[in-house]
Amino acid sequence: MASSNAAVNAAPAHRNLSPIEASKRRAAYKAVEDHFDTSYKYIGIGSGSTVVYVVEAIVAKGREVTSKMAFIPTGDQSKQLIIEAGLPLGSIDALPPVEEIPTKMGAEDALDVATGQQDLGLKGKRQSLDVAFDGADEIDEDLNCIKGGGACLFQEKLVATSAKKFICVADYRKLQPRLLTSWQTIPIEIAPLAAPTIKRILITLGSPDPKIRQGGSAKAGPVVTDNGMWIMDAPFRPLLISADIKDGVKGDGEGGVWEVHQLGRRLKRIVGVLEVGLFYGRNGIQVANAGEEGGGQKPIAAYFGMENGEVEVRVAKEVEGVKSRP
Ligand SMILES: O=C[C@H](O)[C@H](O)[C@H](O)COP(=O)(O)O
Repeated sequence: MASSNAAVNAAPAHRNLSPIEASKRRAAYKAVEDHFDTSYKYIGIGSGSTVVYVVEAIVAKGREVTSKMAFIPTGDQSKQLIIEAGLPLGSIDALPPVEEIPTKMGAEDALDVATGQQDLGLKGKRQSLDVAFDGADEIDEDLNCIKGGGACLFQEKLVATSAKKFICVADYRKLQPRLLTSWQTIPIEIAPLAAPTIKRILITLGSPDPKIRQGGSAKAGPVVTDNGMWIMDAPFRPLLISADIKDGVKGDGEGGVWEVHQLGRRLKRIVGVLEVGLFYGRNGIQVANAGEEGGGQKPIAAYFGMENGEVEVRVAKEVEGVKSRP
């Protein structure tokens, strides 16, 4: 179980926001207060409507602080957000290697027999963001997340898995005991050519009616992601967490009942799936090999703006008591 506590409102007063928007903003300011350090160099900025307030809170720290940093976007929306806020823009594929990590590769260019991966010259160094802030569509009590409601998920997972600390910010509607309680579908970013095959496979896995997301009045035809892909929204029954796996409950899809990790891994194996909008992997203060796991990493902490004006902070049980600031 994640722990929780209420925090005081860290955000300065703001004009005319709806209660939901005001709750997102309070959570964003509190998350930035707790997890943005002036010594940081690389900051990941996620996508969606909540992250707008994260950027606002960061800008409020002042140009003398932010001008020495680089802000790494998770897609076109967050790129625009960073530029319009006057923050220095970085790119996830242009970070200098900064940190030594243990490598399994014995020799340069060696093929690792166990993983089948080849050392492409990183030589044990890893690019690393100090922190990444992002929103979420739903977060369960283990801090597993559904993301991709705004059609950003591949780049979000890439940025999250490159961060020492991944922090989620949301309003109270996103806090649920299990994923797919209130939010109805898992967004999956797919290659358009594979759409019919993927849809058939999803149905066999227990998703009754997966649909290609349409642009609606904003765009005729499917939504095209920042990576030129489509989004398949797949409904499933509410997802079990690890603690539910006992007494004959396997969560392996039998009867359409899935546990988060098992479903995430199964979906990622489908040819044509670029990324799955389930963030479930391990979490912690730097997950050295987070990118090697399909689930990426779940947040070390999630901040929820509550209806009563407070901010509820849920901390991953794996990092409870661990000092999360440098
Ligand atoms: O694709 C979008 C992202 O995963 C968003 O972070 C997520 O949908 C939450 O967005 P919002 O903050 O607008 O609820």
